[in-house]
Amino acid sequence: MVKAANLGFPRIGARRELKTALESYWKGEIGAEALAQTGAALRARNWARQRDAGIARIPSNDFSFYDQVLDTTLMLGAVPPRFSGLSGLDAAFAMARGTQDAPAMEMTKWFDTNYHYIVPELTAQTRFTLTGNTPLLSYQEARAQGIETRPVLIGPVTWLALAKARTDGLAPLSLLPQVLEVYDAVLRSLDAAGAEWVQIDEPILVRDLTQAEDAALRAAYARLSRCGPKIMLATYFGGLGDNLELACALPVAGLHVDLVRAPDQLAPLLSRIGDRTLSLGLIDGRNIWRADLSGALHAAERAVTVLGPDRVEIAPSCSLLHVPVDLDRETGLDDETRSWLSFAAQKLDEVAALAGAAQAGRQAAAEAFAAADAAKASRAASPRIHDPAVKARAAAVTETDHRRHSPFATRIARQGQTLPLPAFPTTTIGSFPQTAEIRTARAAHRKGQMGDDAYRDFLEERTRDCIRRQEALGLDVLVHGEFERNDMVEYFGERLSGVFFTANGWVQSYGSRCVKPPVIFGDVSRPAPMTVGWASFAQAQTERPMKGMLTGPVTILQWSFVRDDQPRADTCRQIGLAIRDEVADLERAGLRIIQIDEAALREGLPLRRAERAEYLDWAVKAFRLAASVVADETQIHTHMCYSEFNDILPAIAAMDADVISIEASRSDMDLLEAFRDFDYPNQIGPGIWDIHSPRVPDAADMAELLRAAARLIPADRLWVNPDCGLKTRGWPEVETTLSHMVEAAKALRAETALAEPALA
Ligand SMILES: Nc1nc2c(c(=O)[nH]1)N[C@@H](CNc1ccc(C(=O)N[C@@H](CCC(=O)N[C@@H](CCC(=O)N[C@@H](CCC(=O)O)C(=O)O)C(=O)O)C(=O)O)cc1)CN2
Ligand code: MET
Ligand SMILES: [Zn+2]
Repeated sequence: MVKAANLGFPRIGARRELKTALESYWKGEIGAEALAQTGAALRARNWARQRDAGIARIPSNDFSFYDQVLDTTLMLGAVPPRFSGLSGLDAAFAMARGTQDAPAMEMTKWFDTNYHYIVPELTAQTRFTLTGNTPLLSYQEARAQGIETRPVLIGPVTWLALAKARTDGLAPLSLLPQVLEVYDAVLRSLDAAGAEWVQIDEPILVRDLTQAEDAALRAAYARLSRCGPKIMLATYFGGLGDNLELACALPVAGLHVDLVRAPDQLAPLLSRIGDRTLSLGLIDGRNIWRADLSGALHAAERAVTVLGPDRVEIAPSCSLLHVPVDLDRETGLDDETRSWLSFAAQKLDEVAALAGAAQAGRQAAAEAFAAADAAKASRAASPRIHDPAVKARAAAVTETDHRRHSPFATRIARQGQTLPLPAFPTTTIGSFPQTAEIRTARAAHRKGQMGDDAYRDFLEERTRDCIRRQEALGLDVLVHGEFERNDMVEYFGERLSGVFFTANGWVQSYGSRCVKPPVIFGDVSRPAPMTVGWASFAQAQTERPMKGMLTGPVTILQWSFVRDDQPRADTCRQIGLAIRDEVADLERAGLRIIQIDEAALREGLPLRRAERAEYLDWAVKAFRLAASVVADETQIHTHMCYSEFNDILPAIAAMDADVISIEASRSDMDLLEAFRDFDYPNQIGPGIWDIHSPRVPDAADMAELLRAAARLIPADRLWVNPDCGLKTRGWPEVETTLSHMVEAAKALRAETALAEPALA
C-alpha cells in the first residue's frame, strides 16, 4: 500500500506556545517543569494531528526546545568545555545563547533557509558519548500515546560536515568512527524498543560532495544499516544530481528525495533505486501554495507502476518546519486567496490525498483534487497577479540603471567632504529594542484599540528618545530605531503591491524567534513612500547624520513566500525597482546615508556551485538597481549577518556599497581574512558585539576584536558597530554595551593616532 509520510512538523505551535514558554522560562517566570509540559503537549498534539490526517509514517524526535542540530551535539556529548557542569536543557540554552562567562556557540543558516542552527564545535579533545537518548525517549513517549513513529535523526555525515573545527588541521570527518559509535547505540536502542524504521537526514547529499564526504557516507551507512531499524535516508532542498549513484549505492532500506525542487530526478531514480522504498517528496515543504495534485499524481503513478505500491511513500519535499502551522487560523483572507494556499496542517491532507489517489485512483480523493485543480486555474487567470505597467518598467531597465555615477574612490572622497566622520566611526545596524511596550502598542493599534494619532505620537516619542540616547552615548551615525516596524521584511511586504501578509503565519527562525513571511503573489510595485516620513522625522531630531533604513530586494525575496509562476530573478528585479524609488525619495528628503540591508544574500546562494554564478548575477544587479539612483555624495551602506562570505566575495564587492557591516564577533574576526585576501576595496564594519547573546562584552573585549580587524583591514576603512540590529535586546544591556563600544572605538583612535576631525 502507498504510504503517506511526513518528515517533520513545526514545533513552535499554532499560537507560538513554545516561544511564549521559552521566553517565560528564560525570564525566570516559569520553571523547568512548566516548560517541559508545554513541549510534551505540543508533541502530543502534533502526533495526534498527523495520525488524524492519515499519515502512516509519523516523525518523532523532530521536536526541539531550541534546535535539532544542537540536540544532536548534546546527544553525542560533544559539549565544549566552557559549558561543562551544565546538563540537560540548561546546557542547551547556555550553548545556544551564551552566558556571562561562556560566549555562545556560532549560529548560522540551515542550508538555504531562514532557519538557524547552532554550529557544532570540534577540537582534538572532543570525545563522543551517548548523553541523553532523546530519539529513544521521544519514540517511547509517542508509543505510550498509541502512536507508532519513525524517529528522525540528523545524519552523522551532515552533522560533521556542518561542524567547525577549532583545532588547526583537524578534519571533522576524521571523527566519524567515534560519532558512529553513538549512532550505533541509538539505533540499537530504538530497535530494541520496537522501532521498525528510522529517518536519517543527510541533506548534504544535495550539495557538491568532497571525496571525503562521499567516503564518509559509504562508511557510515555500511555500519548503520546493520543496527536493526530500516533506514529512510532523507535528502531535501535540491536534487541528488551527480550524487544519485552514490545515494542508490548506500545500503539503506529507503530513500527520500525532493521532487519539488528536482522533479527530473524521478526517472533516473526509478531505474537505479533497486529494491529500496522510494519516498516521493511531492508536496512543497518550503512554500505555501496549494499543491498541483494532478501534476503530482502523474509522478506518483509512474513510481507505483515501476516499484509497486508497497515501495512508494508520498511525503512533503522536506520537513514542514519551514512553513506556518495552520491556514485555518487565517480568518482574514478572501476566499480566492485562501484557495491558493496550504500550510503545514493542509499539507498533511495533501500528502494523504495524494497517497490515497496513488493507491486507488483520483476518485479516492476527488474533492481534494477538484479543489487543487480549481486553485491552479484561478491563480493562472487572476487579474490581481499581473500588472502590465510593472512588467513594462522591468523590461526597460538598462545597464546604466545599475551603475553609480563615479567609482568608489571618487565617491568616498566626496562623501568625506559633506559628511565628516572620525576614524573608526561608530554606528548601529538599525533596530533598537522592540520592548513589550512597543509590541503591545502595535497590537492595540492593529486591533483598533489605539487610534492612528495616538500610535504615531507614541512612536515619535520612542524615536526621539532613541535618538537622544544615541547622542548621549556619543555614536557618530545614528538610526531612528525601527520602532514602527514589526519586522524588516514584513513591514515592506505590508506596503508593496503584489504582496499580502498573514495574521498568524509564523515560522521559526532561531530559538524562540519567529518570522511571518509576506506572500509575494503578483507583480510588485510601490504605491507610495514606505519609510520617508519616519526617516525625515528622525533626521529632523538631530544634527548628526541619520541613516535611512531599507531592506534590500534579495532579502525581501528570500524571506517571503514567493510566487512560483515566474523566475525568482524577475520578481527580484521588480522589488529592486520599488526599493530604488524609495532610495530616491529618501535622498530627496535629505538623508545623506542610506542603508539597504541584504542580510539574506548569502542564504539565497544555490547549494550547487554550478548554479551560483547566475544567482549572484541577478541578485547583485537587483541590489545595484536599488542603490545606484543616488548622487556620489550619498553614502550607501549594506548589512549582512550569519554569512560565510568566502565564496561570494567578488559578488559582495560587485554590490559596490560604500560601507558594509557584517556579523563577525562569534567567529573572532576570522571572516575578515577573506576580505583581506580578496583585497575588498570599500569600507567595512565587522560586528564586535554578538547581539544574539544576552552576554554583555566589555570595552576591552571589543577593542581586542577591533585590533584583530585592524591587522586585516586598513584602519581608515573600518567602522565600529554591532553584529546586527538590537531589536531582541533590552535597553540596559544596549546602553551598557554601546558605551563600551564607543569606548573601544576611542581607544583604537588613540592607538592608531589617526586624526579625528570634529563632527560638523
Ligand atoms: N524576516 C526576518 N528574518 C530574519 C531576521 C529578521 O529580522 N527578520 N533576522 C535574522 C535572525 N532572525 C530573526 C527572526 C525573528 C526575530 C524576531 O525578533 N522576531 C520576533 C517577531 C517580530 C514581529 O513580527 N513582531 C510583531 C508581532 C509581535 C507579537 O508577537 N505581537 C503579539 C502581541 C504583543 C503584545 O501584546 O505584547 C501578538 O501579535 O500576539 C510586532 O512587533 O508587531 C519574535 O519572534 O518575537 C529576530 C531575528 C535572520 N532572519
Ligand atoms: C537581520 S539584519 C537586521 C537589519 C535591521 N536593519 C536591524 O537592525 O534589525
Ligand atoms: Zn543582521
